[in-house]
Amino acid sequence: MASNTQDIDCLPLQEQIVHNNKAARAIELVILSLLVSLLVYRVTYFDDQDQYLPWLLALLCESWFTFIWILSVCIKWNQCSIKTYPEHLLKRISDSEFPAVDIFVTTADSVREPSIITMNTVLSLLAVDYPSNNLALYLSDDGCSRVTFYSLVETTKFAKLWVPFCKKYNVQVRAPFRYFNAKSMPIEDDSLEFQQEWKKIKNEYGDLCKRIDLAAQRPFSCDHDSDFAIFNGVDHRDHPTIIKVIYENEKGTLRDLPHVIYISREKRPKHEHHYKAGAMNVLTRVSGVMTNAPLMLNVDCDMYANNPQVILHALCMVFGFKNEENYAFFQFPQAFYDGLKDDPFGSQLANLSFIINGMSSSQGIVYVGSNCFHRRKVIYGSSPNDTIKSAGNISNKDLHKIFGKSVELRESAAQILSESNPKIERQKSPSKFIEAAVHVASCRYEYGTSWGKQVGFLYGSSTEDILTGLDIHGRGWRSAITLPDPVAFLGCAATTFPSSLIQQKRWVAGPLEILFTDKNPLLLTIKANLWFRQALAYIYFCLCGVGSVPELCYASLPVYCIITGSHFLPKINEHAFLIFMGIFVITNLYGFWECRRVGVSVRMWWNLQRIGRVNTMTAWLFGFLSVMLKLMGLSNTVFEVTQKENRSNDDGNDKDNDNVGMFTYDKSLIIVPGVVILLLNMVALIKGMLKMYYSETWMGVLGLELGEMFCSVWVLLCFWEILKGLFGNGKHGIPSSTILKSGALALLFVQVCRRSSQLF
Ligand SMILES: O=c1ccn([C@@H]2O[C@H](COP(=O)(O)OP(=O)(O)O[C@H]3O[C@H](CO)[C@@H](O)[C@H](O)[C@H]3O)[C@@H](O)[C@H]2O)c(=O)[nH]1
Ligand SMILES: [Mn+2]
Repeated sequence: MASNTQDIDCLPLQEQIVHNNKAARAIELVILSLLVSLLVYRVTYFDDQDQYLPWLLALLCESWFTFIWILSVCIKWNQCSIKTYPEHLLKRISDSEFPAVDIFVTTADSVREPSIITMNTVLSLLAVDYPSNNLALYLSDDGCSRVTFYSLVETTKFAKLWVPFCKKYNVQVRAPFRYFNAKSMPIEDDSLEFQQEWKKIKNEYGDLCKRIDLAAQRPFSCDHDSDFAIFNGVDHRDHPTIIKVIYENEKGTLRDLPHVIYISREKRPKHEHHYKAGAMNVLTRVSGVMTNAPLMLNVDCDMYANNPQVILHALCMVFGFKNEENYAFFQFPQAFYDGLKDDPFGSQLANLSFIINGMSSSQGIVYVGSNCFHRRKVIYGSSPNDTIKSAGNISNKDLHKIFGKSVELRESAAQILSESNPKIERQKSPSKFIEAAVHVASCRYEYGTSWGKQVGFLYGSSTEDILTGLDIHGRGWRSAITLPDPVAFLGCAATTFPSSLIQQKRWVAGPLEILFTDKNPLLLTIKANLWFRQALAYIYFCLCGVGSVPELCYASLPVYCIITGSHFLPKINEHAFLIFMGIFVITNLYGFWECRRVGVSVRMWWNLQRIGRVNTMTAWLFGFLSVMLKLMGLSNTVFEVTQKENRSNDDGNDKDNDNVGMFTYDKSLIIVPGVVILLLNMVALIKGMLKMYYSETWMGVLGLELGEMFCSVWVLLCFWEILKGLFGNGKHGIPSSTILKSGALALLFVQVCRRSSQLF
């Protein structure tokens, strides 16, 4: 018997798998040596040039590319991943030992984020395989929308049928819109009883959808019903806090539903609300006074739990590491359902897995804002070896300064900070704490406290997630990511080109802003406990936006050269040309091989390749510029919420469906630099071809800008979809005003080229 329990204790909760990376390293080093030889060549032949300007610019750009390449080689050098074993966890701990988890869902706009999507996320989370008396679900609604509130009330009613059904038949997909969307009948069971229940639930779900749809279409008046009356005439930018406990698991029973709580924090036009970070901090505080779970899971409104055992997988990481107390947060990857075929906009992030596995072998993955479990005490500012705080002798005065006035919050925070073991007596009835919750959700609460600065989710970047994770790593914590099968969470990727551009812009602007704060990764390595290799990874992300400038410059060099008859590449009969061809061919083949290793199709690789160039020269450039403007004090970066589309609801007859994934355009100027580059390279190619046509000898042709022309062809291939947009109709065409503006800029560039070639 004794040996038996010992066996059980030995069952691993997680396993770290080290991947063999020798071949990839070798190729990366080959590419690196080619890049270095290129730089040497540039410097050596500098004086031989007729025109210095293109040569100098090329040298600068290539130095940048080499630097970025070195960063990526360092990050990817070691590769490892983590496998988790929830079946072992279930053998090792009993129901009473499961820690409590507070689940946060954020939504901000019931139009851009249709309620039914959010509600499916809620349903999937309410139905996870976990003792429900240990769970509380908080929905933060930054849109202060009665539709969202109404939907949550109705959804909770439906959940009373849905959750028991899922658990009884061990349903695999617990977001009903996906479950009932499956073409065939479900496989869970073939008994008559199941069939009947399935039909009944499906009908109930259909009704729920209809009610939510109706509510969204016709803003209903709600004078008589007191619960809804609060929403009458509210302006979502100017309203008091609304907190409602929609369902309370009073008896604390395992089989019941978790607590369900609706929060719309106070907003006033004069008070900054800090977008998602602000919402997360209110969620942290409200849940702190109401349930105070030691673990918090946060999920975007469109990321439903696709694996019912997701919390168990997370706990395998929470308890599974040798030095478990050094791990701060546990991330699951962002994966997407119904992603567009071959990912034309590159929004599914398929090609990041080598970076992720590289970071896993260092301090750990970055926090990506959703699908992540945090230890509450880490969010409360503690460090791995915090002896003062864990000894429980943090003074009340300090607590006041850090956490603010609320007595309830200070008490609960002290409890979290003093307890190293995440098993804390939790509150059975959140509704008793409404008053305290409303207090901590008010917009003035954070004044004079450390919220957003030292504790909570940090302010100062539109990617609050990267900043917060960086700060946590800076304190010396580690983090972990695992990829269970089936995937833990699935969300919607941006499905239109304009919305993907907006998202890309935020994703590069946010990290770039961080470089200019006291959370700069290099500072954190020197002054705090960020590991050096980890800092390199953060810098790699922070610099993405900056990279748009050399890339844009490099893409306009061939144009400059062809127009002015100069060179930035060796002629094709010179030996040095081989260095360029080598770099071009090997990096492309290597990128292709990387994609194949993670199962990306050939078509998708090609799409990623192209959209990478387009995004860099459009959205990333705008991200870069917006940060520059912010630094100069001329503007402020804002969080623009991405449009979520409810595509699974489409019946397939929709004519627009055939066009899904085709490029569409709006009047936004974000695409202009891309169009300019495209027009310029077209002009350059025509000019180059004319020159070729008129040259008399073969030697004459060889002396032309053939390498440069090759580059222009490549740019054209990368911008092929935009090229189609120049001639497209309706929303598939680039608006003529945008084309005119781009044309004017292109003309200006040509003129400048002509002038400057006489000067340099
Ligand atoms: O003022 C705001 C703005 C946004 N959100 C919520 O934040 C989430 C993410 O917004 P979304 O528009 O979907 O942005 P994405 O670019 O898809 O989000 C990714 O990038 C963000 C940082 O840029 C992270 O915060 C997200 O977790 C991550 O999924 C959504 O649930 C929103 O409802 C708020 O609660 N309040
Ligand atoms: Mn999103």
